[in-house]
Amino acid sequence: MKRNQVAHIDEVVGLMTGKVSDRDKVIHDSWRRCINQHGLDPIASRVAYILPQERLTEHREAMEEFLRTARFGLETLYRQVSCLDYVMLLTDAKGVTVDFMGDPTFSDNLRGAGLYLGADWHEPLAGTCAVGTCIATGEPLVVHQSDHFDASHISLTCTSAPIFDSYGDLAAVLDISALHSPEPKVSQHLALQLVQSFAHKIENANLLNRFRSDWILKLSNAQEFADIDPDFILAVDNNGCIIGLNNRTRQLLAREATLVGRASTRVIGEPLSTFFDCDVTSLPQFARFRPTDQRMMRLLASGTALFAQAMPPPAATPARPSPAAEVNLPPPLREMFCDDPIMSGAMKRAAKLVGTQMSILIQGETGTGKEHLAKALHAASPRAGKPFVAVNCAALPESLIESELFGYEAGSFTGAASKGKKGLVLEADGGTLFLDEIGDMPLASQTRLLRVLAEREVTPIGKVKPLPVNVRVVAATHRDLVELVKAKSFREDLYFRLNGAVLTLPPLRQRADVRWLIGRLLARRAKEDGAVYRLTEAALAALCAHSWPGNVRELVNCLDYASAVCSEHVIDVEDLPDIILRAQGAPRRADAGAAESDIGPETLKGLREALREHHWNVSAVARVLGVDRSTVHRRMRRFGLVPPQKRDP
Ligand SMILES: Nc1ncnc2c1ncn2[C@@H]1O[C@H](COP(=O)(O)OP(=O)(O)OP(=O)(O)O)[C@@H](O)[C@H]1O
Repeated sequence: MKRNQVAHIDEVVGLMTGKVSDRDKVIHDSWRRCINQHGLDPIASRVAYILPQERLTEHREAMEEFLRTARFGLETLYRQVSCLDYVMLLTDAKGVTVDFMGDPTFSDNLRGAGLYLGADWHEPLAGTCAVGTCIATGEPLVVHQSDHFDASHISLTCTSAPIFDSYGDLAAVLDISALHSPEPKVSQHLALQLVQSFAHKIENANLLNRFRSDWILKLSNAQEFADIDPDFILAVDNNGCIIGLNNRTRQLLAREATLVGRASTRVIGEPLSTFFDCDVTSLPQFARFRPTDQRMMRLLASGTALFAQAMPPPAATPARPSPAAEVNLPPPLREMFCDDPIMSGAMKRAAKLVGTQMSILIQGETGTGKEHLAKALHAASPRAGKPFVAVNCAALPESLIESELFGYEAGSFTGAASKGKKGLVLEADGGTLFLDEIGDMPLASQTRLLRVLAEREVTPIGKVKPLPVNVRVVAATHRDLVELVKAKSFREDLYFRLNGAVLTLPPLRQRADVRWLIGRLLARRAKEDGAVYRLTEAALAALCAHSWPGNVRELVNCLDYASAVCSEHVIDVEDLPDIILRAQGAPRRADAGAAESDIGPETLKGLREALREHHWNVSAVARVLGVDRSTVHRRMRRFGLVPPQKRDP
């Protein structure tokens, strides 16, 4: 080990014993995190970790659209810095280098130093470094030479800035790095400005690309720059609600919200008029053909004046062919989405996996359609004619999960059924086993599951000889498995086995095909009810502006409710559930809910199911629901449920 590396380790260790050296606070904070939270040892230096090709491909595919949009900015930045021997890296939000430009003559040196495609720079693995610490703090920074935690990186200088997506979540990190640099850290000051400026440009390009069919509002502090280099950009829907924004705007509006003491700093989904002295109807006044001095709007809380340029959505253009139609996806996957780039990327990857034996992990917030996708994968696979067995690991009591999954021999434990049980793994033989909420599976069952996956055999409780089994496991979770692995409640080896093929479903608020999905779900509802429903423009706009925290499931419930309470099969704003109306500040129909305040989607669902099951026999339904016949009649009228024989032909 070189002398400067030994001195560096002394300094890091010294900090932990209270010796504070002359470094930026962000660096000291990160060093402490490395030791206290990530459990890194300053003495043990690690070589840079480069992901294997297949894993890298997955990380790249997940950002396909973003990479395409960013490419021009990345090339321009690299052209500007390559003569100074910098390389350019773009990592995803997990710190994996998904794009890289550097001088190929030095490939070996760069690769050895981790300045390479596929290098994983997240802080828990690589220690203090520009990318990892930028991800940890969300702030741009320079990590210069011995600022690095790991003694093997102290010859590098690295400068990173975060790039946020249009909803304020971290999307990527832009970095320029060099193997050699002058000693003073201040030598990297301009590098920091440059990287921040390009990160901002890429963020804006991504926002404009994503919301090319909506109102775009550009704002600048300076009149002269309003049309050239706006500081703030927002996407606004036809209802005047904010549906996308760049990071500077998010910070600005969060400050405004704080000024007026609003409990939430949430911006997405809020009407423009919450923050500005204008709304969607006044946006045409800010069109570019008007002189800039007449295009001023004010922030309501601070009174700050900003110069605006509003670009309307493009006039109706002929419908673009759906990307789903362009690519050759199996029908069950093609039907998952319409014209959404994130879903398109995920379904293309899914299509590559359907014919393989690989286990698949589906991630996504609750209600995003993980089980729906698992069924689609099964239907698209050669296993389609065989069983699809779904198990909710969170719903099964821990004491039962092993016996339910793996089965048992007769009399193998107290309470076991006399005939024994086959177990769900064997039930799924030849087909697909869907393990929902896999993060909740107890550790002992994880070990058995791992054997099933590795050895393709299962040993029911009480049996000695394992039985061969051929199942494809599709697991789903809305939890962060990496965190569970760290907390030792999820086996790392099982995680790696599942993590080979990950499909991530986006939250509904990030999908560009919400309108399409509304139409599709309403058509499904109509088919079941034997009716034709129509949505008014206002109701459609209210649905499109909602942020859908419960994702597709919430949308399904909302449409079930609306289709039941609407009159004449026309769904208007007032037929939407309260929660959506409250979010929009819309009035509620005076009589709705007056008769029975407890009526909600669950009541409706129960009523609808009971009617179907009892062939619309009101007396039987009243009996099973424990209410009198007049209540059933009143609720049927209220929900517009008409027996099939009384419906219009
Ligand atoms: N692409 C789609 N087309 C039609 N319906 C969908 C689609 N995606 C999801 N759904 C519907 O949305 C509801 C929720 O989907 P699903 O149960 O698959 O979500 P999930 O992510 O597995 O939820 P959880 O995390 O709570 O288990 C279901 O009624 C499902 O039929």
